[in-house]
Amino acid sequence: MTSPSRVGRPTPITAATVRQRPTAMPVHKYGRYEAVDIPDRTWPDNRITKAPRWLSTDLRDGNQALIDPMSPARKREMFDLLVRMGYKEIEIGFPASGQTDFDFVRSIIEGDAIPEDVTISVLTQAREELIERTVESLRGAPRATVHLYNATAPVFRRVVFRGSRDQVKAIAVDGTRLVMEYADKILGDETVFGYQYSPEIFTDTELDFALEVCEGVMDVWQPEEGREIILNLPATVERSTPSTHADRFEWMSRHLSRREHVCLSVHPHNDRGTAVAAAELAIMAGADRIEGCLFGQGERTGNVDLVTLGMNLFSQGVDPQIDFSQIDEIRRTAEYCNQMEIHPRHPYAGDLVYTSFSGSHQDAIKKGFEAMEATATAAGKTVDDIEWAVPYLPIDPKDVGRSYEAVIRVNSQSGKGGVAYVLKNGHKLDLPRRMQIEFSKIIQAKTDSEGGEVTPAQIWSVFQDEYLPTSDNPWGRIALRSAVSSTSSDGTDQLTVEAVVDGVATTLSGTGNGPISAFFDALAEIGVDARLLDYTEHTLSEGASAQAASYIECAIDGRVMWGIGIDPNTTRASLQAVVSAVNRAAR
Ligand SMILES: CC(=O)SCCNC(=O)CCNC(=O)[C@H](O)C(C)(C)COP(=O)(O)OP(=O)(O)OC[C@H]1O[C@@H](n2cnc3c(N)ncnc32)[C@H](O)[C@@H]1OP(=O)(O)O
Ligand SMILES: CC(C)C(=O)C(=O)O
Repeated sequence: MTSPSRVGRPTPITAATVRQRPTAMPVHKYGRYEAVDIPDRTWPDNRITKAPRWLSTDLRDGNQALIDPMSPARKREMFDLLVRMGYKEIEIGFPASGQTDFDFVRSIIEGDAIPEDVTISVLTQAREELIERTVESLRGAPRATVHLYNATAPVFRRVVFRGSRDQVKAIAVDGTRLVMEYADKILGDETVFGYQYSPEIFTDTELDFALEVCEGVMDVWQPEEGREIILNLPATVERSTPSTHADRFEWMSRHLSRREHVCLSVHPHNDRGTAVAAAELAIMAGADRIEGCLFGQGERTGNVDLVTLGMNLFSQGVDPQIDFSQIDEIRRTAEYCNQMEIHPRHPYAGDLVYTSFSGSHQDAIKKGFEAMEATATAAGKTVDDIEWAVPYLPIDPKDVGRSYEAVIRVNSQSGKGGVAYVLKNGHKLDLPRRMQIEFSKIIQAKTDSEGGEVTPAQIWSVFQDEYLPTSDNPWGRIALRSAVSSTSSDGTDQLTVEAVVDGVATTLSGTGNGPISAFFDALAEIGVDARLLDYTEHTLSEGASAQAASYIECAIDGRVMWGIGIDPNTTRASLQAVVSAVNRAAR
């Protein structure tokens, strides 16, 4: 006999039921990333209240990671885009890498393409011949920064430079001196000159050594009032959680001397997929500036994505000081320059990121839009003047140049809210709730049988076919021609209708306490047993020639049916709605 306590009571799932199992993957090959001893860290309490300085390195770190590096035309297109968007610091290449990059720098300078408030920057290794060539490329530039780097992490000291700490520090210090010497010799007073140093692989460099190298570089450059130095601490390879990365920034920011003359810059790569968080937390930890690329282009998994970072600020009410209002144009240009497509789910820019297919999301979005309208109307404002609060949409797609059309797309996962949204958005039809349910079942049957997406045009075509016979598709028992109604002194309505019934011109008349009930009375003449259950109407447009939409729910021969009528005259619209329902019942 079954124990009574188990009847109707399935065994509950517990932690033991879902225990994960060890794998055979070689986890022993990997060590833990070292934590930072900074128990009095302050960054978690900080908030980002203004935009950082931005540097786009699309033309350098982005470009160096492309299968097919940008041609001069593609480089120029990218440069112009970055300028239009509002970037004020743009790393335009590695001029000592070859003639293409060198010539591009020259073309930008000689072509007078650098706006007055934009500073270009160029990268070089700390090797004299490369430094000379790099500075040479900048001759005649109004404002330019030379960016020098050398790796400082233990593996690089041992494997790449095969030198001690002091020797690796000397590469940076001597390189800085050489940059200054060549800048004096080649550029003179003609160029407002800036300097940036990066201890490459900062993420794997001991903090005390990173500090020591940066201090050595500063001793040469001598930052002071009006003479800043940019110290850029790259996550050349992202290795830790964003929180540990932030700890390292707070540590460096606290320990650097001459901090007020240092622009502390963060340059995250996305190896662990957390570059955006790493950049944001580094700003909270004291960084002043972020280097990255549009849409996260760059080495391996990419540099940090400047678009996501900027839009994250925007969506929190902080002006990113970069114009993202035409995100699709930005995207198309980046795709052309990089010859790489942006993923449909890419934050803020992908094709699908403002789209919901699933029913509960669509229902909430539709209600959200309606609530926004209601709130704005109640406050005597427009929806653009009140705080954005639409479920599942972190920002208003309109703010980045998208329309509302793609916000809801219908497939087999969709519900009534989505279908109703499409009709409201495309045709201004605000279907009553029970009619939404009725029509959504018709669409659901189509998606279940055919699969795939049903486009707004297909939804409209199904809707017309179901509820609104057209001259192209004139189905149905009854076609209304004209109707005349009058009201007698006791309030009774008399209605006379000219119609084509089963292909024969027919006059029907009836009485009732309104034109609709008079029409039901008239329909009894041709054997239709109909009763009104619900009725709503609304206008479709403003002005004298406004159309009205009437929705009628009827019980017809024992079945519940909705009908719709659209006409400038509301009485005619409601009679059409009755015809729509009656025809559907007989179809
Ligand atoms: C993390 C980053 O993104 S850093 C930027 C990386 N970007 C690029 O490298 C793109 C452009 N680079 C290039 O086109 C080429 O590397 C060039 C033309 C600049 C130099 O090419 P090459 O002269 O062939 O040298 P290569 O790039 O192989 O560099 C290796 C040598 O430079 C040394 N080196 C590497 N980086 C640095 C540096 N930052 N400072 C000083 N020396 C360096 C290496 O130790 C090695 O020296 P060795 O030959 O004595 O062992
Ligand atoms: C040159 C530096 C800043 C770099 O690109 C990196 O470390 O990723």
